[in-house]
Amino acid sequence: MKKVITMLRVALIQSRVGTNRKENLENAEKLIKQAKNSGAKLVSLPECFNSPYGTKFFNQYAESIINGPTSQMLSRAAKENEIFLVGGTYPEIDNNKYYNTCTVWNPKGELIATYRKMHLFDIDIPNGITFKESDVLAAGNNLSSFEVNGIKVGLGICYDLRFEELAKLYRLDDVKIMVYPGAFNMTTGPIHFELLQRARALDNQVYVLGVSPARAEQGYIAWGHSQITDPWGKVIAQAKEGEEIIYSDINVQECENVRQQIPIFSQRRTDVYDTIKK
Ligand SMILES: NC(=O)CC(=O)C(=O)O
Repeated sequence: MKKVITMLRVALIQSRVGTNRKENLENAEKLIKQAKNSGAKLVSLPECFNSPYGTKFFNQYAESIINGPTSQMLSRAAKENEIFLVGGTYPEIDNNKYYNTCTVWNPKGELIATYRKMHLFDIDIPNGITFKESDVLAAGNNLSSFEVNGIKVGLGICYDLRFEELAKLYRLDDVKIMVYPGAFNMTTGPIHFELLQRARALDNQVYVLGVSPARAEQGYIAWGHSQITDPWGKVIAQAKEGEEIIYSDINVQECENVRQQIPIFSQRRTDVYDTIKK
């Protein structure tokens, strides 16, 4: 029988991101080491941690996953620090298409999962924010998960957090931890970032890790406030807006406890939902 260790120290790195890729990578590598020295076994970087976030930057900074400079750094950092590393996201080029992609590396430095943002961030809020990732990016069409000590971890990216269907598919696949690298902004961040993470955690009875870049002074201004939420929907760690690492010792047994005590998944009325719709 597979042995599941239920306790896991996680670290979310809210790194500062500028226009210089080399500096972004060096900074991320330094922070990963810091997270490891604080005992973290599962470490995540934020969305677009190696480049500014914006449609005019995606093709300029895009890299292949195979042997690109960002992949090389992530593989080395995972191996040297003997951690599971969720490499935030970076713009990927593959077959002349661009994606917003998350890669995951095991303690041997091997690539064990990739996930391409499924729901592209296309919104238009007058006097707030207009953004259209689909001008440049193609969407991914697959779920992606991996295991840390027998614990299943699922991946989503930023805008994906808004889509309950995606998180539910992971829950139905027995995921216990969802990781969302995500750069929410100064319009939607304050009102939605915490709430959406708590909602996904509560309705799927999973831990939710939301990892933002630190707030920049110009360009796309990320909200920050990276967060760890438990399967009761309670926020157990939250960053402010600057560069910071947040930690938590999570116990995935808590997912089982909530699932047993409030068994909403076995109580779903899937027998009537479809007929009511018709
Ligand atoms: N940047 C995103 O993908 C999502 C976001 O900022 C939002 O949903 O709001």
